[in-house]
Amino acid sequence: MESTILIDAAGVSKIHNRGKPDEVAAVRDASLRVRRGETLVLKGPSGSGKTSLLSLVGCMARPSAGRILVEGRDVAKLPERFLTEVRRSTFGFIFQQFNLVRDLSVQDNVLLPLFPLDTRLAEMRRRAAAVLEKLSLAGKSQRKVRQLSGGEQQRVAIARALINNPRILVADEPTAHLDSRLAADLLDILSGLKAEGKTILIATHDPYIFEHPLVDRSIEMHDGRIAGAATP
Ligand SMILES: Nc1ncnc2c1ncn2[C@@H]1O[C@H](COP(=O)(O)OP(=O)(O)OP(=O)(O)O)[C@@H](O)[C@H]1O
Repeated sequence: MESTILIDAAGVSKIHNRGKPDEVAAVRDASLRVRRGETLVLKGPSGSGKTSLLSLVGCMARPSAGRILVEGRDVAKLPERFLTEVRRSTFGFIFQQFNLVRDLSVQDNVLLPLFPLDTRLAEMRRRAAAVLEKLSLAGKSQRKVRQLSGGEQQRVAIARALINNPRILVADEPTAHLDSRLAADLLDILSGLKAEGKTILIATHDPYIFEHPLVDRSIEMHDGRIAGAATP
């Protein structure tokens, strides 16, 4: 049977600048399990380690200590090439500033995470067309991102996160730069993706997200540590 635990992190720490005067323990002895299909929120004050923990479980960074299983595979010590492969095939990332390339077209922005995958251009364009259709951007694929409204840019950022058909979506402060209408739109889109079976991890300060019915579980971080139990 397929395991219901997608991510199983145990005793994870991330120390920056170890042994130097500016040493920082961004994450301390954190243990966390994420179930397939759930939406989990990491909350806590600025600097409490939310982004750092998301980066570790999202295979964007490596822990200084501890074990991180992603779909049963220990990623903490994987060589860079394999870590990149797990990241690309498993995760989609939505960043607070969208991180789009403003002078590239919508289609090219959405395709960026596929490079340098060994995928044919025609297949890549077919996939881009499908995600743009899904996010009501089909008519905008050749527009430059800088010509789009904030809401459209947000949807391009989500389309880009979906291009690899990831099983897990990671969103870091996704409503930080959105007005309340766009924040509501974003959560509607995330709710639709959850209904399709995506697992969603969100780091946020935004009480609007904490209280949204999309969220199954919240975990609080303080000073790099997870407060309370973080296992389902
Ligand atoms: N690359 C780095 N080098 C040194 N220190 C870092 C690095 N990345 C993060 N830190 C430090 O680790 C701590 C946790 O930062 P992190 O960004 O994970 O917190 P956060 O809870 O996401 O904060 P925010 O809500 O402000 O985004 C902070 O003290 C931060 O300054």
